[in-house]
Amino acid sequence: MGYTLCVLGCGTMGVAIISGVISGLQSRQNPHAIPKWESHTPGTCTPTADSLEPSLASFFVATVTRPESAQKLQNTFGLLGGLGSSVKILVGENLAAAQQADVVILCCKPQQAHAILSQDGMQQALEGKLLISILAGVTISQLTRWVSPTTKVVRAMPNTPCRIREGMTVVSNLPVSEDVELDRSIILKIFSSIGRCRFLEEKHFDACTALSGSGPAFACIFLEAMADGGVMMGLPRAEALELAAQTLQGAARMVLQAGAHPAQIKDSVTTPGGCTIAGLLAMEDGRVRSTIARAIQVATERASELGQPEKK
Ligand SMILES: NC(=O)C1=CN([C@@H]2O[C@H](COP(=O)(O)OP(=O)(O)OC[C@H]3O[C@@H](n4cnc5c(N)ncnc54)[C@H](OP(=O)(O)O)[C@@H]3O)[C@@H](O)[C@H]2O)C=CC1
Ligand SMILES: O=C(O)[C@@H]1CCC=N1
Repeated sequence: MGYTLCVLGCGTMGVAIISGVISGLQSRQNPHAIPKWESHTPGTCTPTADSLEPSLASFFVATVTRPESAQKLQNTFGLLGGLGSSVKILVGENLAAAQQADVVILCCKPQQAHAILSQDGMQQALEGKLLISILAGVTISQLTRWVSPTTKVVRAMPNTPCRIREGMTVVSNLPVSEDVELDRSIILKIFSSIGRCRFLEEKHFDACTALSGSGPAFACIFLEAMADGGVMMGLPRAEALELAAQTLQGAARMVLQAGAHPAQIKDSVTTPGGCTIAGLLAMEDGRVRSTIARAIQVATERASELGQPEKK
């Protein structure tokens, strides 16, 4: 058995992470080998005869504030079967959840972090534990001020495709501790099991938040617009969406898997005097590149404000 992973504030991203991690685990293990809660000692990462992988999560705890959110989580995780049905969902019990956990992922809104971490007993509950914050704009320096000096604070910026294990997560450099190798392994096992994962210095986090964190929303605007164009020209909506999505996926995979440069792909599609160059010029007339790049710029600027107190 591995460790207990707790998500404080299990909304869209908490669900994406837990669902992705559980799907990854279930694809590598016998689905009947579900660890039993009763046989686990909270706060320990001790491997047992079942598995020599202390860096893999075996138990999951998720917190929310509303009973209706808990019901939704129950249904969502239940659909995963196996380990999904054993996720413990706690309503308004962040402290109990943190006490039971070995590793805590903070997934609440940026503005809620201080109140959650300052709750009576929370500092003690997190002592010596790995705290991974996915909050936009909340810095390591802020987080470390709110927890015990023994808590190992790391930032991660995942995105919604983690839910289908096609995510992109950027992780900040790990704090120095005697467990740094285990912590690195735990983080890599979580985020590599749900997509790509890379380490980057914290100074890049607002840009990563905008580019890959918010990116699925920007990509979907482009995807929808392509499909709309197809519909305008008479394609049925469902087929237009399929063509647009698979085309974007194919182009992205040529960059990621085949190492092609986007300009090279564009040039290879563009037959002289053909229809692609006609479409490209229309896009350039609409300043599509600077519009998209500026969107990343303003989203980065906004991300940097999210951890700050609201202006009156
Ligand atoms: N959405 C995204 O694509 C990404 C988001 N992020 C970051 O992830 C974080 C969460 O975003 P997202 O998942 O979209 O937000 P959601 O609003 O979907 O989720 C927030 C969750 O927190 C719960 N919650 C609220 N207050 C508390 C509390 N006091 N204690 C415990 N749980 C609480 C809510 O439950 P209830 O409703 O029951 O109160 C809800 O389930 C943000 O900080 C964001 O910056 C990072 C990367 C991508
Ligand atoms: O919109 C937001 O603030 C969050 C952070 C990145 C994606 N969603």
